[in-house]
Amino acid sequence: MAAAEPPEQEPATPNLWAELLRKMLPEGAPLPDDDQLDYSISVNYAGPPPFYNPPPLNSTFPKPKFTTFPKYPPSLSPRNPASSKSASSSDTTTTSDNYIKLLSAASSIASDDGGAASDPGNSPRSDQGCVVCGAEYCKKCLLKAMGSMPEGRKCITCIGNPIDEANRAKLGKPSRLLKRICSQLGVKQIMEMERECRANQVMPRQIIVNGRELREDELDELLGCKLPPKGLKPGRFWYDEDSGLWGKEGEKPERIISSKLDVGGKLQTGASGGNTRVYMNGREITKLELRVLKLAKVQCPSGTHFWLYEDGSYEEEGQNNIKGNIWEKVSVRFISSLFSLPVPPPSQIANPKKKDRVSVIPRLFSPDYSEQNRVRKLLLLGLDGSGKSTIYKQAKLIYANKFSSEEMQKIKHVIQSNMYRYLGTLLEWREHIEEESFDRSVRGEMEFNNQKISDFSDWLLNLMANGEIDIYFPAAAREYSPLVHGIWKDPSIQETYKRVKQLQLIPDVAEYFLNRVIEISRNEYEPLEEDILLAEGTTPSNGIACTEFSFEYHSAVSQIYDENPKIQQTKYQLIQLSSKGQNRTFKWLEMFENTSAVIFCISLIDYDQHDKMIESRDFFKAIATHSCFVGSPFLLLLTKYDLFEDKIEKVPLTVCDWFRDFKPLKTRNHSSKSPLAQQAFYYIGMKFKKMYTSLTGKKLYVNQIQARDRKSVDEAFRYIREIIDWEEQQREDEDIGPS
Ligand SMILES: Nc1nc2c(ncn2[C@@H]2O[C@H](COP(=O)(O)OP(=O)(O)OP(=O)(O)O)[C@@H](O)[C@H]2O)c(=O)[nH]1
Ligand SMILES: [Mg+2]
Repeated sequence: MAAAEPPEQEPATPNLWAELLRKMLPEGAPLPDDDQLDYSISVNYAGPPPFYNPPPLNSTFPKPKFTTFPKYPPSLSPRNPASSKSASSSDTTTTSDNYIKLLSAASSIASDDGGAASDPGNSPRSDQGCVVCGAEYCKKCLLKAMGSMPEGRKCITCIGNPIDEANRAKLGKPSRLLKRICSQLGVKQIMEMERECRANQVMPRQIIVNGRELREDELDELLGCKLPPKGLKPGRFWYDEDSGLWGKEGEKPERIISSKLDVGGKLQTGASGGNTRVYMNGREITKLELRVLKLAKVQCPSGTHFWLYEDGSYEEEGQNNIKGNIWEKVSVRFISSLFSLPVPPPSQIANPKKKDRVSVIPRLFSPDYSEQNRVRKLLLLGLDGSGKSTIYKQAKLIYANKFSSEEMQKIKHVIQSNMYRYLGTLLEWREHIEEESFDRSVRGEMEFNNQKISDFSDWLLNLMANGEIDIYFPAAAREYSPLVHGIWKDPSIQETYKRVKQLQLIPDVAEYFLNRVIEISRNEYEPLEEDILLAEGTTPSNGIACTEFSFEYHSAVSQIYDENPKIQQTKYQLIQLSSKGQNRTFKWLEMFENTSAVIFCISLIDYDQHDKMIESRDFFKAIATHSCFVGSPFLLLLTKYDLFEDKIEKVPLTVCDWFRDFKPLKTRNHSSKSPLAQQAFYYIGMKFKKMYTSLTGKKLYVNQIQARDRKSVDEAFRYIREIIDWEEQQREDEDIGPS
């Protein structure tokens, strides 16, 4: 029955795309075969102006002329100062334009391969088949075979029969073919019937709750209650009727459903596979739950048995005395949501306290109760100094609600204290150089010529030696700021700064802040965005920072796959883990199982510090192979590309032992772009990709970034989003089955 129409002929332009592709790849990179297309390493796009103009947002997206998508998502071209300089002023190509260019380049590749690829509407794909027997139809015979589809996509002869369980994930998700033959309203109705008709629901015996198969009336009760387990699939579950907690057998709680339902057997102690010796309503809770309870300061030493009720109140067994309410605390709700533990809807929480503020969490957070699963978690990791905080702050400045006044107050304090710390470091080094130097002229350079400054310096050094600097500063800053300014401008300190900066004993931002010491010391000082970005030490001391945002969306992938891109409302949680004390990082990791993406930062300029590069590599390896991230896409962000471009011209990459076989190609032309840095970036990226694939069998995505540059960070996040969409789409396609 299934028949494909002959594909539409595409004018053959085989060399054009090859040429285009070559321009996008770094010098010397081999041109991939059609079936090997791999855009998972992001390179700078320096090709011709777009040959494809994306339509305005609200017009319909033209149908792509290919069925086979390239296997991997195209990279966005990260910003590179050289390339943006070389772009003419009329060239307003944005990242997403580039992205669409790449897509459409990919599409021409796909349609060039001997006509194998054809119009998506014409070729039979299993997502256009019957959900019962799998028979596939083309656009001409679909309506004949399926009629008005009262139970969704089923052959007329299959109507009334239960669906093939392998197709459950695609129920209610329209195929592209259906959208082409039916009106929007028609598609909506068919999908509603497919999702909701009786014949397509799971059968009672397929649902096992607390060790017992459900009966028909129990399944009705379960699905008909106020808070049912949405999207219920066949399987084994546990259910705690007192608290409403629900989960897969042997796993942590997954959601909270209505309590007091009379379904399934009795809750077993080992239902969720916990081994904590702490019991909640008779179930031994999991490690993750215990950790959340501890973070929430609920006392539960080993051996505790307690009861938790649906409204969140709890008491110890046999004591008849409510000890508190776990859901009432914003911090518990926040932490639970962060670790993918369920949170009840607000209506269920007994008198939530309005004034409950979170101290460890930077921003008051109210999880989206109805759509908990829509939150994508991005985990940001890397060694100290790899650029994590800067990327985190950028994301917060670009997408989130900036910083609250409370946070600003803290940042202001941090900036002012930092300034005095920098000054202290300089004073110590000045003294040191003066004392250690045999060279009389150097000693002369290092002397203070102003007695007042010299006295003040002695006093400051004394305070520092006694650890008392925080007692006086920044409170005393206003009074002393002219003196500090004088010290900073003193030739001896300027000379010291030059020397210690070279040795990387003081960060380059010291200068940025010290130059403005009078302004920054003021009471009225309000940190500028730039100040926040450059300030060190703004991450909370508990090692974890989290911000939530969503960003306006124009994704090529979702546009092609779904004309109403639902992903637009997706929320993102960016979670930064400090690497200070890697042991602690690993302890945290367990709580972020299967995040939507892992973002690992490595500073490109560390290549001349062999040990540091190796330390980064080993940390990367440990994270990459961590059991928690088996299912998560992994992105390597190579940071500080701007500094790398300068450095690579002075220090060869081969000084790092691991990179000693790097052989840059001589470039043909001396254009303004920096081919050496690009080649080196590409080489390093490939090195990590090979290692990652050999360790995990998965693909590593690589991108370069300049964290201090807003646009570069924005592009990196857009790339991450495309990766997640892409991988999700691939998983969905795999669920649906091979085409
Ligand atoms: N020029 C340049 N500087 C960068 C870039 N990324 C980070 N930096 C600077 O490098 C320093 C370290 O960056 P952070 O963001 O604090 O690094 P981190 O990974 O958070 O490190 P810790 O705070 O020590 O854990 C800061 O001074 C940043 O401003 C970049 O892409 N280009
Ligand atoms: Mg930091």
